[in-house]
Amino acid sequence: MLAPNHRATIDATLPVVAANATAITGRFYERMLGAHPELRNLFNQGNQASGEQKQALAGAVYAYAQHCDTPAAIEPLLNRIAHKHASLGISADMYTIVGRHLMAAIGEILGDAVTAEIAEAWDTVYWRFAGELIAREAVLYQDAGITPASFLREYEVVERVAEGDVAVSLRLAPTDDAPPPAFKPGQYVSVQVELPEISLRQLRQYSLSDAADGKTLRITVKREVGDDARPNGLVSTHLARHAETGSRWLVSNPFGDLALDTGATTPVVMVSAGVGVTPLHAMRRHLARHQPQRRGVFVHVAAHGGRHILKRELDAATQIDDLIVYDAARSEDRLGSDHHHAGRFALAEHAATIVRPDADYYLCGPLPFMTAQRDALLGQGVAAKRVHFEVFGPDLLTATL
Ligand SMILES: NC(=O)C1=CN([C@@H]2O[C@H](COP(=O)(O)OP(=O)(O)OC[C@H]3O[C@@H](n4cnc5c(N)ncnc54)[C@H](OP(=O)(O)O)[C@@H]3O)[C@@H](O)[C@H]2O)C=CC1
Repeated sequence: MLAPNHRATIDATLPVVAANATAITGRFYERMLGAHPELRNLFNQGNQASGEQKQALAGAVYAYAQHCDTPAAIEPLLNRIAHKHASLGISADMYTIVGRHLMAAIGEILGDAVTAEIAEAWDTVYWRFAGELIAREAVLYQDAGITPASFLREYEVVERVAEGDVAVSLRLAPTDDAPPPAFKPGQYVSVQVELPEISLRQLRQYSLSDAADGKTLRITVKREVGDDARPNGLVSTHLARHAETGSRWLVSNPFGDLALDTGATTPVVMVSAGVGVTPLHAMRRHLARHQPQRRGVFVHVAAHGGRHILKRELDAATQIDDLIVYDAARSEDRLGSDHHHAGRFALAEHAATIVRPDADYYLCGPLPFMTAQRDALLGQGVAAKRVHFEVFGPDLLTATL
């Protein structure tokens, strides 16, 4: 619990900090990356350009300040960030750098309004936030048998398969003789690429798109095409161009807290759109291989067959019912075999197929898609604790709390 005087100061200043949050975190990034240019490698340059990174940090610190005395509310946010940090090799000493520049940025933006008492209360909140993450990240590193200094391992692309017009699947084998780490279906790895065009190294998370086979890990990468708000995906474009069979890449241990409960026997309902299919496909493959009697539903929405990622692996030898939806089907897409429904997907129209007693629901896709499906499931009487989803990319406050 925060001390009563700190709680009172935080509650009194939350509105002004919220009103200035993106200015504060914008200044924070300028200061910190100016003083430590090497840290630019750690931040997604696309998210920096679009401003989402600022929003993410502001959202996380604000949410923590508001809810830190209610562990059940804040736990999912802390776990999600800790897993992502472990996949990036974040070390405890980085929190000192972040804390120093964040407090200085608050002082610069809010000026004389920041009394010694206010500075002390926010410093306390920051260090509690940092301490919670440092502790969780230490456990994740220890469980994985790695340290932040050794979080990447070299893998070779042993198979490359095009997924329709938009994505490529890369099967990766460690170049040392040891097997790859175990993982849970739904987890992701970070892949590091060198980008000489911006003189940076970048790490990006990709969900593992196949169940564990003890020899390889597989990722599926969609080429992210930019628009006015954000540039082309630097890393996905780079991988699409250069990740040929035989090429070698540095890859993190698998992390991520959105994972199938492989010990349960209850039905599993997987609902994805676009490249959001990847973690749910790994779940489906796990069920087919290791729990073939477990029942479930696999719903996937794609624009049409050319955009249907991992389509070739929809085998029928499971207790999983498929519902494939193309919302802009082409003339060559066959209704009944390639897809089962044409037109915009609305979960309520398929409730009889999708909603099952005792099921756990896993959602993955664009944020508006997940929000719509979550609302629809709650509208069908499904309990919120049964609906699992994560926001990939900067954690947006509205999506996590
Ligand atoms: N582990 C994880 O958490 C992962 C998350 N992702 C996330 O998944 C997302 C996938 O994006 P992308 O492949 O570009 O998806 P798209 O934007 O291409 O969407 C896929 C399909 O879903 C449809 N759709 C989108 N929103 C809705 C909605 N509200 N209701 C019904 N249909 C909808 C789209 O139709 P229309 O275009 O008409 O809207 C489109 O046909 C990304 O945001 C990515 O970050 C991806 C991989 C892993």
